[in-house]
Amino acid sequence: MALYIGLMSGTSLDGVDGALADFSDAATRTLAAAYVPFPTALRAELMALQAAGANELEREALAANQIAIHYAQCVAELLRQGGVAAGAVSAVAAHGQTIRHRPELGFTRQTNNPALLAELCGIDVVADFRSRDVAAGGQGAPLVPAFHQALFGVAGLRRVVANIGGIANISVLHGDGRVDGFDTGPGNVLMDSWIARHQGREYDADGAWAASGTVVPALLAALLAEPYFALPAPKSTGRDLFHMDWLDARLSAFPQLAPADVQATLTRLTAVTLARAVAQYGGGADALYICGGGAYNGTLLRDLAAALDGKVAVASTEALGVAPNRVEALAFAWLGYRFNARLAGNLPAVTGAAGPRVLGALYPR
Ligand SMILES: Nc1ncnc2c1ncn2[C@@H]1O[C@H](COP(=O)(O)OP(=O)(O)OP(=O)(O)O)[C@@H](O)[C@H]1O
Ligand SMILES: CC(=O)N[C@H]1[C@@H]2OC[C@@H](O2)[C@@H](O)[C@@H]1O[C@H](C)C(=O)O
Repeated sequence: MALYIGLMSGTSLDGVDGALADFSDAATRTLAAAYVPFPTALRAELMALQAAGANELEREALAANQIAIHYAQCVAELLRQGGVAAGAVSAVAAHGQTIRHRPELGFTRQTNNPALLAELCGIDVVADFRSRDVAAGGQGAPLVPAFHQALFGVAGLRRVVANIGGIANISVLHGDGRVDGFDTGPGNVLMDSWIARHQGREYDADGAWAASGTVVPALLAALLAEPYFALPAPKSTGRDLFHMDWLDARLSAFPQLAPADVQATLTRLTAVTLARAVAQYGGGADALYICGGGAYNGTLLRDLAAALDGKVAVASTEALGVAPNRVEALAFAWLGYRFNARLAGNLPAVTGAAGPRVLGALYPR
């Protein structure tokens, strides 16, 4: 047995997804999956820590402790579900919470207290997966394309995998060993913030609110004018760029819009930017497989299929045997396994790093 736990809390800031996996015999077997939501106060603090504020050092340290405590709850739940003792698990691979992502300045910060997590769960903890890639001149993101290739890559088939979380990213698996990948732009992050502002809800379930509105072409064009979308890969982004001030600045030219029409347009923005990325890098792909929470947004999936113009079939990773909301946590479990084997976790062709690097830092149990 080669048991690893992966913990991922992404840009949506909602909570932590965990997976317990066995990587024996080069296969990936999922033994358990769990989700632990963050309390409202922690979500609000993590949102506040995305931008400069008073007394940040202390506030970040306290938030990191809270993250470790919720991560430990997720680990306990995974062990319970899997019927596995802590001593049988080789490592917990913990992503932490991205609060700043500035590879162009030479840093990316995933806050967490891995020492506390090791203390609480009694298992080796591997943390800080992105910094080494940034130190090697890379973006530090996205990291999941290497795992998508390991799990979903098939010789002779060109497949595209899109992870639609807060931010969206694609992996183009060319079928000959080559992989392209980058962040396409906002996934759910703007839609979530917009519905929170107007309806006090965390997300637009199934895209129902967006479906009640009408896309505003002039607003869509203004949003698509963002230079990030035209940048060549390697590239990555986050809440550092796509936040509500970004949206409000562009909305100021459209003061009379109905909120549902803005939601429809934001949903379309995610679909169109993804479809353009697929057309540019994944032409001739056999299929586009969706994972991440966006896989549960019916309006977004319909918009995406329409934007692809019938050229690429759209399915969820469920069709490949993996539930869409499990892929990222599994990817980090796999990165923990790679760390223990001292194998590279990054793909330099994706992140732009100078070469393959072992990713992570160990906090022994
Ligand atoms: N039933 C649903 N209908 C519509 N959207 C949904 C649904 N369930 C989840 N989502 C969307 O998915 C988001 C969470 O996705 P996910 O857990 O993949 O994000 P994340 O891991 O935080 O992000 P990232 O990949 O950017 O790190 C929610 O914030 C919401 O916008
Ligand atoms: C800096 C950071 O946390 N980036 C995340 C974020 O969420 C989606 C996208 O932006 C991707 O670049 C990355 O996460 C996934 C797991 C990755 O590294 O592949």
